Amino acid sequence: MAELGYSEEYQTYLDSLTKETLLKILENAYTEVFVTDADDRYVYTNPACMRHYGLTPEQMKNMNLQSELRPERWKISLSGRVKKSKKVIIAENKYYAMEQNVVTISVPILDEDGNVEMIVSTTQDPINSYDFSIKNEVKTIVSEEEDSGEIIGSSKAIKRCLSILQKVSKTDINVLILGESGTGKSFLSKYVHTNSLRRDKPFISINCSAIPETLLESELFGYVPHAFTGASNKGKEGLIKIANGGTLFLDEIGELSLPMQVKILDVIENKRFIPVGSTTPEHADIRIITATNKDLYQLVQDNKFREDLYWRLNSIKTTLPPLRERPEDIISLANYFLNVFNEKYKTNKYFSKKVPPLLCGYHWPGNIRQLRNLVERLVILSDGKVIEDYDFQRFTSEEESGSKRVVNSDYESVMEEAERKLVENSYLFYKSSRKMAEALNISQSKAYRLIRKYVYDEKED
Ligand SMILES: Nc1ncnc2c1ncn2[C@@H]1O[C@H](COP(=O)(O)OP(=O)(O)OP(=O)(O)O)[C@@H](O)[C@H]1O
Repeated sequence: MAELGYSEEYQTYLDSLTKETLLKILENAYTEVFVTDADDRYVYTNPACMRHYGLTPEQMKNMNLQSELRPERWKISLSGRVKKSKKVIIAENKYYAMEQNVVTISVPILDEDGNVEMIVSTTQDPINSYDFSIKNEVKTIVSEEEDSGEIIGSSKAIKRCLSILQKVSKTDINVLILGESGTGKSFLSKYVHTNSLRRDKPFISINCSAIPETLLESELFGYVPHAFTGASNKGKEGLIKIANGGTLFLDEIGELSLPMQVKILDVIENKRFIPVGSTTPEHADIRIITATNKDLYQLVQDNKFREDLYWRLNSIKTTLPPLRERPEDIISLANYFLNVFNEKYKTNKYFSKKVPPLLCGYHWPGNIRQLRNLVERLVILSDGKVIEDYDFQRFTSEEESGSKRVVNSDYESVMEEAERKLVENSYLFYKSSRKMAEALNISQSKAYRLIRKYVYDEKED
């Protein structure tokens, strides 16, 4: 039990509570309470577990949790993390059979020697299954995509972006984040939010291209009761209202239809919105961050994006460089993801020394997302402890087979280009002709010649 230093009087009161009363409380709690011991064996669950697993507490008690409610069936396996950190972990999670995410809070109970004795996990229902809004109180601390939220990168390019984002985060100015897919636009929009004065309020993210236009309007602005056929008779709160006081991140803003652009402009200029089916405007206190991988100005030229909205969104613009243009960050990101997945899959793999130059030389069309996914696959699928160069080559060529890369068909120039990339990246990584020669299995004099040809000659030009 938590040491709260109760008064004697209150402690006596607690002691007087009967087992029957305590069970009545637990058994009737709407939130799932699920307790396991340090060996992941069943201790207790209340009937709320039926909503989540379709199993009664009795069925759960008779199950082998490790084999039947297996950790890998969860998006994030929490018990190992709690036991290792001995800290409370909050995660947006999903059991494979659930339709939507749930929020689980796992609390370790420590014995007198500081060892984990039990883990008490409470699981809240999918957030949009509630009719009333408790959403502002839920803060996601762990989600699969986020990892620890640590920003990895020391290249000048990423530092420049971070410095801009840091400066604007304390203001309410609109920020537009540009960059290819997977460069970290959503990730950095969260960084702006968590560094802003709005950090204790909700951060709501919506991908404008993923939702049909009619649905997007009711998702963003909400609707009044019976606003349209099939609408709930209670109406629905929109994301703008839910984000009140916080930040709304509109991803793929270039995909917004022209009528929706007018409505978003109204939110920005007049700080108001009108729920679907209503005529009464409501106040919107939100900061808007937008992102796109499209050329927004070109869309303006093509009359597909409103110029007035473009200029409003564009107050501060920053472009995240593609990963291939910041090879300095590739190795630190790869090592970071290697740690993340070693921890997740309880492995202890590492890259052979031939892998880093290959990582740097690859063109990463899917940017950081592709690197993350590739490292995860390498950790799961490579044989043995060491991730070898051929593992990397196999997985990247598997990914590319079928992709439409334009290939220069002139043999000499293709080979020269490949050699140039290999040398540039190896030298950037090893910073010495001796180490580079060793890694590429060539003589040091050959390495030196190649460095002169591709690195120094180019710099001297
Ligand atoms: N600097 C970083 N450090 C660590 N992880 C990062 C960094 N930037 C991005 N990531 C991770 O890379 C992945 C892709 O990032 P994100 O989803 O933000 O890209 P995006 O540019 O928004 O992509 P899209 O345009 O396709 O939506 C995520 O898993 C994110 O956590």
